Amino acid sequence: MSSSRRPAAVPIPAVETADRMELYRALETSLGSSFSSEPLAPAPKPLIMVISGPSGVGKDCLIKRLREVRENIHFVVTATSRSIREGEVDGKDYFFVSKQDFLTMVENDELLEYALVYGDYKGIPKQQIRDYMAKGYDIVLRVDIQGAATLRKILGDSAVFVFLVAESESELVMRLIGRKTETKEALLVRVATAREELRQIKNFDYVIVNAEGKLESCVKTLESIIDAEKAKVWQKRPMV
Ligand SMILES: Nc1ncnc2c1ncn2[C@@H]1O[C@H](COP(=O)(O)OP(=O)(O)OP(=O)(O)O)[C@@H](O)[C@H]1O
Repeated sequence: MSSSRRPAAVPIPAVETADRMELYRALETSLGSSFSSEPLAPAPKPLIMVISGPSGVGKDCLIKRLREVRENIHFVVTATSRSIREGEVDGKDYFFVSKQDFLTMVENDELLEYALVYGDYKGIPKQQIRDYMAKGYDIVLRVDIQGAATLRKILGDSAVFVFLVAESESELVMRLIGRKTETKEALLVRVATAREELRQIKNFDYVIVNAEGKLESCVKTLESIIDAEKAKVWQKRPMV
């Protein structure tokens, strides 16, 4: 700073001997204004994370674990017309609704996106996202590849798109078989579809490998992505 712009010349005590506060005040006086305690970094904005990947890759497991280890995450509960599986809880895993009720939600424009997946409707309720973003929560959406493509069109690069993969095709098939939730016909469709879906990886921002027995490392990578995205200087605000 040139001496002409410097306010009143005040003596600044010697660094070696001065009291900390005395030095602080002298610097303030020399600069002509008090030091602010306001945060220097802009407040991070709520994030929308879209988690996708082939059926059986571990999306549900990853999101469940993320919610256990991280606060201020809201997992958007998807509405679906499929029937409830053993162990699932209505309103927690999905909102299980009739086909008729689902179509009424579509008519009322209550869904951010929806699709017919393996014969059942699945859709994302908008109001839930708005409510939780207003409270400062980061939003996690779990969609299939088709849903992710639609969301990319709607949200552009204002959301973060993460593709979850198994370490190999063979591992993915073993995992799906191990889950014992699919009929053999459904298994065949899901495995064939997974091959096609892998080609869509290029439309995503990040890819995470969920290797056998390595869910924890997968969660850590996802957390690092969230931290990095929230530390961006220019973070886009998604409009829902
Ligand atoms: N890292 C892992 N190692 C071993 N098994 C895993 C791992 N991650 C998930 N699994 C198992 O793989 C199976 C599929 O996981 P999950 O149901 O989370 O997949 P998904 O991607 O949500 O599937 P869908 O899209 O069909 O609902 C489950 O039985 C789960 O316990």
